[in-house]
Amino acid sequence: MNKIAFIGAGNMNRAIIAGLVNNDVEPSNITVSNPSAPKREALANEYGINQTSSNSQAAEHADIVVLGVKPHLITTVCQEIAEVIEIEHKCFISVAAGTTMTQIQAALGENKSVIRAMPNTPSQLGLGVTGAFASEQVTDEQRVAADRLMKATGIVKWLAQESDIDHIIAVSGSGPAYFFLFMEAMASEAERLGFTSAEARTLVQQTALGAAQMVVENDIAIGQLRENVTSKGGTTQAALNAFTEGGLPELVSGAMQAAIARAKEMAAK
Ligand SMILES: NC(=O)C1=CN([C@@H]2O[C@H](COP(=O)(O)OP(=O)(O)OC[C@H]3O[C@@H](n4cnc5c(N)ncnc54)[C@H](OP(=O)(O)O)[C@@H]3O)[C@@H](O)[C@H]2O)C=CC1
Ligand SMILES: O=C(O)[C@@H]1CCC=N1
Repeated sequence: MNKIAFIGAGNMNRAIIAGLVNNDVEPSNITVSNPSAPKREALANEYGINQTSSNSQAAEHADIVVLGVKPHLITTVCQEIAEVIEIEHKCFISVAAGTTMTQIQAALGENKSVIRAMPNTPSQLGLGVTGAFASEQVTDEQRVAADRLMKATGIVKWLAQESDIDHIIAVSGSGPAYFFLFMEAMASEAERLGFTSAEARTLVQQTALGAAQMVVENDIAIGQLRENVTSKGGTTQAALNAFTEGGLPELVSGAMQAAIARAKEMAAK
């Protein structure tokens, strides 16, 4: 069984750890590091994993090191680990947006095995999407181990080129937030219509869940499912017309392009 170190006890690493433990990965094989205690201790207590304030200590006995700090800290953390311990045979998985393979490998030292992965927070439920791009130094064995790790949190899409990571960010990495924003807007309006906050949430979450499940279970175009709700000249048609006139499709496209542009901008810093 591989030993896995998680550097950073924040939202994304928490989601992956939850996905792994809930999918029967042995907690004693997982260590989380974070210099400050509160989130690290909460995570360790909740999932029964090991914890330390030292990144290099966490990485020392790990086969796979998941780098889950903010993008601007990734290279600092890599340098810190590479200076203190032997990393020759370890596989590093960076989940950071906007930190390139070149930047990560330069920080770790030459010819190190690095995978850039772009997961999303539904990983905590085993419903995640992870895009992954491997450096040429990643061995078949490391790739299989990383694939197994990521698959414990949902589906995995291996990418042929690094630039596709930015595209995965725009679709599934940031994607959950788009749906949350939409659900927030619907719930707010439901409250204005007189439903309590709890009622509004229940109505919206069940509608979103039902719609997503219908997409999963029906092998027909999403547009067809939309049309099946839309009676000619009816209420849905009126609502959809308002979305189209408000430019929703263009807005979604522009928002996803903005995510890609931001990832490139972060990488250029
Ligand atoms: N959130 C998401 O949906 C997704 C995030 N990502 C990527 O995941 C990474 C983390 O994002 P996210 O989890 O949201 O961020 P968070 O801020 O929630 O987590 C970052 C964690 O890193 C800790 N940290 C800070 N400095 C260090 C250090 N020197 N060594 C170890 N840990 C440290 C922070 O601790 P403290 O708060 O105590 O300072 C915090 O717990 C980012 O690079 C992001 O691009 C990728 C896909 C999706
Ligand atoms: O917002 C971000 O930059 C990160 C990457 C994808 C989701 N969260």
